Amino acid sequence: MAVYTDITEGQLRAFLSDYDLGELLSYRGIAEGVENSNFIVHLDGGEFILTLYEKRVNERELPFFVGLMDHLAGKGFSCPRPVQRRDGGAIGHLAGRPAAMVTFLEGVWPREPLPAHCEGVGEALARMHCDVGDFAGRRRNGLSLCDWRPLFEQVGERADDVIAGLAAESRAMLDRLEEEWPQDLPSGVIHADAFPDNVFFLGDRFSGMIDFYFACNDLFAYDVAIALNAWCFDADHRFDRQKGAALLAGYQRARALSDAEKAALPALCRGAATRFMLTRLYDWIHTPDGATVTKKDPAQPLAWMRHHAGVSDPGAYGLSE
Ligand SMILES: Nc1ncnc2c1ncn2[C@@H]1O[C@H](COP(=O)(O)OP(=O)(O)O)[C@@H](O)[C@H]1O
Ligand SMILES: N[C@@H](CCOP(=O)(O)O)C(=O)O
Repeated sequence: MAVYTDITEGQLRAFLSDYDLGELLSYRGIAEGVENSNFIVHLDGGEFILTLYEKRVNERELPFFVGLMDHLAGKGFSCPRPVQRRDGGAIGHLAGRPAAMVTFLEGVWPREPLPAHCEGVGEALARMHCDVGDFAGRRRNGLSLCDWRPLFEQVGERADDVIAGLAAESRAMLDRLEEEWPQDLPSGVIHADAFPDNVFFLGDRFSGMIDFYFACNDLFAYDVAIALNAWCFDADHRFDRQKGAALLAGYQRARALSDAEKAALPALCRGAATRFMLTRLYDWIHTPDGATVTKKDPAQPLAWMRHHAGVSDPGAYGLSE
């Protein structure tokens, strides 16, 4: 579960006294998530999500994340909107952690995504990419190509204790990615973690996107590649072309991919799979046994990476002409 920092009712009441949200009715910790501590807080003024930002979120970057959600919500994009305190700020402190209240989004994330969900997330990502056009904030992607090798080297040969041969396989993939990584594609602020657990639906209708804490400036098509990985493989790690086609069609309904972006998809998919394999591998090795968080298996994105290693034709992802 992910409640790293617990709070007392007294601490919460003191924190809420800076807001105009009415009386506290109830609150409880949310087990899901891996990065931060989240609580659902029920007040006279409605339901809100309280997030206490844990160590991996840099406090100096919070204005970027909060500003981005506020900007997107202002454009009509369905995402949590940071709630302003009476003094106009949105970031406070609670139990020694930076903390913010955001609006509650209706919906649930799809445990077994269908093509209609893939289409929905594709279109939502494209809308986000259009809506950030006039967002002034910038954030470097701390998990981009140049960060992957140093991250891998913090694991090094111990990768072989997790999966036999993984150290050499990772190094070979990093060599390849450093050779082939595309330059000069359209870029802007991307979500960078649009996995199913961060996208809500009511039935098969998109109802909102959460967890913007990896958002950064990078290639728009890289965000698409992340989503192709996260949404379009089945439980046996086989790529489902129908889901890929739905995701890409949904995306292109709101923003057309250029020929250069389409051509780059195989390399971007390899890179996206490698990025998630590496962070999961790092966490697998560095998270102490008994920690209150579910470790995610690096074998899953490794299977994705191996699939993309053999792809050269972007049509394999379901692109239509
Ligand atoms: N704005 C929101 N509305 C409704 N539920 C939310 C909202 N934000 C977070 N949640 C709930 O909290 C869980 C964890 O949130 P998430 O942002 O993914 O955490 P983490 O950053 O720790 O990974 C989500 O799966 C969802 O159940
Ligand atoms: N999506 C990442 C992990 C990040 O977790 P989140 O709960 O913040 O979405 C992965 O699958 O490795």
